[in-house]
Amino acid sequence: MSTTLTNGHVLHPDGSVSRADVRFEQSTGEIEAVGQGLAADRTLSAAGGLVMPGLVNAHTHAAMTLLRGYADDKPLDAWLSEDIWPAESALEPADVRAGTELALLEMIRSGTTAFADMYFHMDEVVAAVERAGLRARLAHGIVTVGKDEEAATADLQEGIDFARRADGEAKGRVQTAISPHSLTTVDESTLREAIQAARELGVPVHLHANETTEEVEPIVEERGVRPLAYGSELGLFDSQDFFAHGVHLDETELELLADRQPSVVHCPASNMKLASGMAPVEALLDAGVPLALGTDGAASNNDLDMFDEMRDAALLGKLAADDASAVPAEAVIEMATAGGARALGLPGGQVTPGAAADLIVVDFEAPRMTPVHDHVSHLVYAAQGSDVRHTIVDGTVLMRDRDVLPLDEQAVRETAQTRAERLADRA
Ligand SMILES: CSC[C@H]1O[C@@H](n2cnc3c(O)ncnc32)[C@H](O)[C@@H]1O
Ligand SMILES: [Zn+2]
Repeated sequence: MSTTLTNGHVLHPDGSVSRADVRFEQSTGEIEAVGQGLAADRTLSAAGGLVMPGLVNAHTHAAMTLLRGYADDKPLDAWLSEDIWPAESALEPADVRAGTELALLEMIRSGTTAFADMYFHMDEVVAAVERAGLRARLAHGIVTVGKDEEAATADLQEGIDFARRADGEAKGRVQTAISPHSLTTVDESTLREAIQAARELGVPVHLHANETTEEVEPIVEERGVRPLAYGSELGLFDSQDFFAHGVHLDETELELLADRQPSVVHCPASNMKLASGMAPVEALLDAGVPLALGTDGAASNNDLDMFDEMRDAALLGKLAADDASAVPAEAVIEMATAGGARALGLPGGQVTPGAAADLIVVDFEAPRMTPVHDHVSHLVYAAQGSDVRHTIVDGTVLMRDRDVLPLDEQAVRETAQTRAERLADRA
């Protein structure tokens, strides 16, 4: 079945905006045409709106929606060790299913069409993605710190087994990765084995790196090299790899990233909330390092709205560079769309014939969005997730006129509330 998004404006791959229709086909999952007066089996109105690529949340822990507001106002290490890790040790598979469905509901509502996740009980995440219809790059998060050798080996094996068994699930919308949590929470020999497994399976490595000074300094002290040099010696940071944060980077690391071309996933809200620091986004852009954008988990953000994240990225980027012209709106939209698709190695990110029909229609009719001098400016500086009218993934409409079709919104919210309360009681 073909569908035309009619009477709207379109954000083109070169960043320009013009009046045009967009026709896509459900059976192929592709955009067929962008132009005037396109006939199709059915129409969806984009009048008063902008058709743009779906947003890509390139780093999150979806099921952490259950821990939204559970522990705030602490720095990363204390937050993880005093609150989050104890709660996560009580997680059951059904919690991950409930938290992920809540996350996917929030994503569809706010225009996210693809995401990268590393967490636990990942088969539940696959099942939720299958049902909700998004695209995802998924991995079991490997941690060895605090574990004996047998438990560490088992965790690595689960990471590898999951990457093998889930790749291609949900009609190819799910692809996998290998995810050692970070360079300090996974020991060296496990890191080496994890990276080797990723290369053999042909999947990317997705990890956290250079998030806080507390994480960087021990590596420099113990090994005499910067964290990214250490990771690079182990075989990390190929161009298909991606890592979250990159807040604390020195000149040598900027050069390494420019040379090796992994994607850096900027998570500005999480970095501000945990007071981790300000990533040098303008310097990364100037160096030609591939950039994407992520929310991180809902417990450190505290929402999964990529419009919020775009605004935060632009504002924090200017503050970090002490330059109002730094990290302009066009660059941020690129990070949240094509840059995210590139980081995840998934289709999408462009409104052009032959590209994946992963599309959203953003309303420009709210008082907050009036008048319209510049659509691109509004997307970054004025829009919110609630402005999204339609969400389409792989040619299938997941939200029509703000009605989320694959999920029962009330049931998802009620289950998440119940599971979150029980989890907090057990923790
Ligand atoms: C091993 S699964 C992922 C693991 O990461 C934790 N996490 C959530 N947010 C952050 C962050 O900002 N830095 C590092 N680790 C984070 C999450 O709670 C899981 O335990
Ligand atoms: Zn994270």
